Amino acid sequence: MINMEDIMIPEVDRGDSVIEEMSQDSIKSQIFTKSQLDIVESYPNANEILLIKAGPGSGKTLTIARRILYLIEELKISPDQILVLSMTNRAVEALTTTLKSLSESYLSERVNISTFHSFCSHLLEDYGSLYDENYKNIRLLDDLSWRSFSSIFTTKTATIKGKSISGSLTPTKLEKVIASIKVGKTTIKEAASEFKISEEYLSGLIEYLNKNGMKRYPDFISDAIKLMNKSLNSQNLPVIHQLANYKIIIIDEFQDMHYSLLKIIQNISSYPGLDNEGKHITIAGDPNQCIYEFLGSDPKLFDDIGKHFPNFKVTEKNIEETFRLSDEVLKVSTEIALRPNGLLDNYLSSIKSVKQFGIKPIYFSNGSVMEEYDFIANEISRLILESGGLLKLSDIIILTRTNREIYAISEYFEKHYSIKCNKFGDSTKWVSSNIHIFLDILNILNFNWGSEFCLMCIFLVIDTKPNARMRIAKLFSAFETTEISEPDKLIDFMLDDLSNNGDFFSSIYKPVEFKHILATFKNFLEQCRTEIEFQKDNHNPKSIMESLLRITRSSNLLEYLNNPQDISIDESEASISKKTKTHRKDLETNVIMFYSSLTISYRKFLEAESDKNFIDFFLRSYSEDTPVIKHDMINLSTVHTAKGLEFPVVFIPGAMPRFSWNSLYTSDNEKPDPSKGRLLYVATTRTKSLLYVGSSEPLNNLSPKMNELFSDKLPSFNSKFKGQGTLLHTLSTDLNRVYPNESKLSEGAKLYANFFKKSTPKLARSFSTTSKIYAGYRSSIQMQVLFSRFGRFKRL
Ligand SMILES: Nc1ncnc2c1ncn2[C@@H]1O[C@H](COP(=O)(O)OP(=O)(O)OP(=O)(O)O)[C@@H](O)[C@H]1O
Repeated sequence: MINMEDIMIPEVDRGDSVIEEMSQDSIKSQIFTKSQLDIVESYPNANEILLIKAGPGSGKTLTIARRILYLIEELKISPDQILVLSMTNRAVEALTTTLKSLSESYLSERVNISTFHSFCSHLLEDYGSLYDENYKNIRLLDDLSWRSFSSIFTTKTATIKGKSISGSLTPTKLEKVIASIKVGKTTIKEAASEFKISEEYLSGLIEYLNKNGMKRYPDFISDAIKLMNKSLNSQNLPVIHQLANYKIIIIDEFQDMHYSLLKIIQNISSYPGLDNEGKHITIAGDPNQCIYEFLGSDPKLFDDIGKHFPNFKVTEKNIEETFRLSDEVLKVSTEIALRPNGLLDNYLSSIKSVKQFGIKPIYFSNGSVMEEYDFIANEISRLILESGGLLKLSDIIILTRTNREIYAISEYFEKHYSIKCNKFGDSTKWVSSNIHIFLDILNILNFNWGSEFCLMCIFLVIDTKPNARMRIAKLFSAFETTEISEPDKLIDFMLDDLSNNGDFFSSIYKPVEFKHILATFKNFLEQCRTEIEFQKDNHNPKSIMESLLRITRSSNLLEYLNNPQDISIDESEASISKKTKTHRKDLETNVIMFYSSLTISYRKFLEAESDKNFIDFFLRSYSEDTPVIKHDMINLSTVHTAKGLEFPVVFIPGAMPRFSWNSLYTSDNEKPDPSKGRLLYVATTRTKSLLYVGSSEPLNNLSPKMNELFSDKLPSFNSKFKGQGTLLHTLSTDLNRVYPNESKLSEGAKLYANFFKKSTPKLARSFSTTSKIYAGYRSSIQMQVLFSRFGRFKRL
């Protein structure tokens, strides 16, 4: 029995938002430079694009936030007339936080600051049903749901509208086919004949997706464009007041824009205004930070902007300072990453660092990847100990080219050095793990449209006998004939059928052969019904974890979560044990991340004062996590994921031949490589103070220019000299932190001297004091115990 009184959630370390952490430095008191103010106060003329091209760390976010306030407070433009769009949740969060810190007025909170995707999905939710009745209930099908959807609907036995599938389609192919039909690239007839599937089947599938509002990410954009086009081209349809009302459109991170999103801006800017005056567009970005070419971004868009908005006059302005980069880091970024690749545009040639002192970037070379990892781990330990605690683990980031490198480094660091690693991008990894069934269950509890599909996914897990997919496909066809009109009737209908040996289940699951499975379906559904009642009065992360535990325990789902699914009959004991251990470690991480997503979402839910219920809010926003920093961990990220962030200390490894940057360091002899140049530029420009770049080639083999820009000597913390320009002084100024006292400095220096300098790397690795500093909490805990940590359940 669970004693409810006993339930108490321990505080889970959710970490700090990277953005909040960086915006703390009393934003309000910052003095804007002349070039920033020129942009802030530039009059928002109708039919004009203000194009802000500005370098890294120039304060684009701060300048845009200040401009929004200027428009509202000085020019008295109503906040509802301003729309701010950006590409990522992180940029939206950064802008919202900065705006909040700058303004005391509640007015700025009324400005719509959104990602393109969220803007489109809200537009469809608010106005879609005026144009198309299927737009009442829309929800995102993430990758795993799509795979389940495809696996159920592309079995040979799947029938839709009485037509079965005869061709073979993979999930990716099916998605492509449906997407091209939706955007009008091909017709249902053509696609059906190309892939040898019945036309009725294909149209039934599309109808099913539409009826249940099940959308893939690109659907939000293409459907919103269609909606706007319909509204723009028809006199008889209702006006989208929200679009008519906007006078000013501000776009941040424009370098990541791709053409379908450009269409959104074109449609909003040409949507007739209430006063029939044209609209103003402000665009900001750094063309050289365009690193998403593989997703369709194009650095040329900045220069071609006039072509895409022929009725607009384009005025370009630049910010002439960088606040983040020292002159030394700026030089490396422009001279090594950009100039040799023909990328040093005008907007960067006048940029200057506002910093008085900087530290020359460090070039380190190692013969092997392991040596490089040892070097970085030792240097991190040195920085923390010798700086007397001025630098913290979370000040450090290692930037890689791939996620695989992140895992290799974190495994090595945790195993050999007990250095805990905060891997960016990990926070939503649970979505593609077996924890995904939590989302299915929540959809069922929330009676979302299409929740019968989630039930099918759960039944597919419960039914462990061979040919389960075939039975589920049949169940779906049977469901189609039941004509249940509302999702909330579904559970009662199924329970009724199971209790009375009705046709619905027994025609597919022979009552004797599938007795156990049918009983488990029933237990599961009954528990869902109980939890629906429980959730009516208890919507919070803790109550949700409680419900999920009870539901998974009521069936074999708990077993499914606890055990690896890839064990074959002839597998050895040792291999099973190894797989189980890894599985449980991943499970622990995933459950913690899931709970963390729930709590972050709950905080946003309370802030948003939404009239929706929390489960609904969470199901719409769970994929929007932004990275957080944890104080006892260093950060690991790909260059792509770290875009827009800044860190005091940046390491860019380079010893691995496949991912080396050598061709840029020796670029005198190489062909230009703009894409790689831009990637290195984004990486180096995340640096607030100390930049380390790695390579397999020693510095003295390279050009005089490389030798002039880099140092291969490690910067020294010499506590005897405290003057300006020393490492400690520069760090404490850059980080706005108190200078460490003498005793801390000498204690740290002693620790490092005794245990690192004199010891072999092996000894250093087992150094117990360092282990304490980096102490990590390690245990391999089963699901049941994990749940109990979140809800203090008494074990059964
Ligand atoms: N006028 C100012 N005075 C002092 N600091 C400033 C000023 N403007 C910006 N900053 C600081 O400069 C840093 C970089 O700002 P921000 O992150 O907005 O740059 P960005 O242009 O968006 O950079 P990137 O394009 O590289 O992401 C921030 O720490 C910000 O607080």
